[in-house]
Amino acid sequence: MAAETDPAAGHGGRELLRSLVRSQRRRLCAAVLLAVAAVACQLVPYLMAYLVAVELVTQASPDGGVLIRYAVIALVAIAAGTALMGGALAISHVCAYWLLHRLRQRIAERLAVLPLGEVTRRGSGRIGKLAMEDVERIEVFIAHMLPDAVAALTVVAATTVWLFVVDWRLALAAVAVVPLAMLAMRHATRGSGAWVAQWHGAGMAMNQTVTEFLQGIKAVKVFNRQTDTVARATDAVRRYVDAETRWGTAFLPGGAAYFTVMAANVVVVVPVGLWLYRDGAVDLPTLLLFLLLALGYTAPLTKLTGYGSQLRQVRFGTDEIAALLDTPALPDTGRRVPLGPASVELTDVEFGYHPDRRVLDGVRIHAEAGRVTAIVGPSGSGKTTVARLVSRFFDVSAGQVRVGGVDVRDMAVDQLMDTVAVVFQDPFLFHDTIRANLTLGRPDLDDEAVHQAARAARCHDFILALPQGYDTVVGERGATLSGGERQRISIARALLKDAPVVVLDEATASTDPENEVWIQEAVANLAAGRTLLVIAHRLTTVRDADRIVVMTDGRVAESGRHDELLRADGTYARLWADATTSARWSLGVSGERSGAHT
Ligand SMILES: Nc1ncnc2c1ncn2[C@@H]1O[C@H](COP(=O)(O)OP(=O)(O)OP(=O)(O)O)[C@@H](O)[C@H]1O
Repeated sequence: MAAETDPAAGHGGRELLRSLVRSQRRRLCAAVLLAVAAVACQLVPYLMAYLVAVELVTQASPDGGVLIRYAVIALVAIAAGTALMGGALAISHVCAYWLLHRLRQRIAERLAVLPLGEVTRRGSGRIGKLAMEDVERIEVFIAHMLPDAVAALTVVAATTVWLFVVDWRLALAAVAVVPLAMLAMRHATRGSGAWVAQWHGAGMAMNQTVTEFLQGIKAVKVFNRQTDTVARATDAVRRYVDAETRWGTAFLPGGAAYFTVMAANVVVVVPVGLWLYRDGAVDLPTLLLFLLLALGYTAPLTKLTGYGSQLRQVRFGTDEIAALLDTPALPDTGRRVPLGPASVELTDVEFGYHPDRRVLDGVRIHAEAGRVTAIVGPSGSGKTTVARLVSRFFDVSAGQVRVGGVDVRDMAVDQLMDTVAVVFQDPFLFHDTIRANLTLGRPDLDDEAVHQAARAARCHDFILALPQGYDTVVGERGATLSGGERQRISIARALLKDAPVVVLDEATASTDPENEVWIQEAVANLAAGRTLLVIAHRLTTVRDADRIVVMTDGRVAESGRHDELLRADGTYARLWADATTSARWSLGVSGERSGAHT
């Protein structure tokens, strides 16, 4: 594999920030040089003011032409300073936006290759904050803080040298407050790392809660949980505000002392200056120059200190981004290998989402090529987990998952994705047209192919009945369609993908009988000529499967055809009895209800 030279690659936030700056060093150097030149221009008016004062004090009749020349030079310098600073900021913004784009692209690329577990563990709210807010902070750092901070440092250094060259006693008076102010700032920022960490953590939690609230808004309304869900979101916001307030309160005494001491240099410079002037040790122009420069001297220093605290916030974000970018991708050999018949085999598979809790224990399943294999079992027995392992959302802790006779870890991830199509319980539809959702990743497909798949998946008719047919935009996450419609679209998508193996995680939510028939027909069409592994949450839908695997507590309890399993009178027979009883019970209940209405 080629060595990483990407600007967004690295280890740790500090290194990430460094590599970002390094990757744009030429442009950033140009921006910094322009900013320094701008600062030099900004100091010219002070020099002109000093020269005007010298002219006024030393000449009995000052030369008007000379004074006008000084004024014009000052004006030109101000204009040049503004233009140069504008140029510096323009260049630094170009760099920052380029890096912003690159960094977001890298985050997206990394998310695409991470094991799914890593993505869900972090949560979409946290990742959203990271990709938007934290990346935005880096933009502020590169586009504004960097040239500004270098310019401020240049002002401080140049002014200090100038003051000492002109008069060391007055210069000492001007800088006397700085060490004291620095002590106050040290006190103010003592332990600030912990405060920033709390503030950052509270920000992450707030984002996660608010994102969850928005994503789960349907459930919130249906279960009438507005009050406590809003309370939870409000609580997260309050905790964020609290963290910010605590941080501010901890900073306040030292910070206030810092700003007071910095502003107090006038109290030192003015008396010392007047005393030296009275003794004839300095002339009036020098005194005026000091009053001008020394009083403005502390502003850039204060700016620099503010940037220090902002930098700490940037670092927290970059630490998180770096941790995400450094998370190992799902191992991918990148090798496409010859596959045998499209069977799916799990051999002695062990797996747990957390190291201390095993969810699958010695699971052996053989789904023969071209056959329908159903996995059934009580809720939480590990059925969906099996589906996730086949499509490598996670890798097994022990044992093997083979597709077409090859361990899924030994073939390219692309090859596995081409070989296996997955129909999820709650299929995700993008906020896009139905056509775009159907041809996901295969824009080459023509209308005829799309319509044929939609017919086979029993969704062509309802799509045509929509206002713009195939060009109808479905709402966010497909919210404008029913669960059954979404699942049939997802089946059409799998048909268009034309993978030899299909893993179908059947929807748990009960759909109306008509919808259920259509889904069954769609699934039957999907199964034709393919290996179908159905994760069944309702037994009635799988009685015709070629093989039924019964799972309990993460193990395979038994397997066989429907009749064989009933004869064996084991777990399946019990589950079947329960399912048929509850079906009769629910018919009875609805019968009573309909009776009550008549
Ligand atoms: N992302 C996850 N992180 C942690 N634990 C999980 C995760 N997904 C599932 N589990 C746990 O793993 C176990 C098996 O879950 P799984 O979803 O595979 O069961 P299932 O048989 O498909 O259940 P159901 O029929 O209710 O969908 C359960 O105890 C569940 O709580």
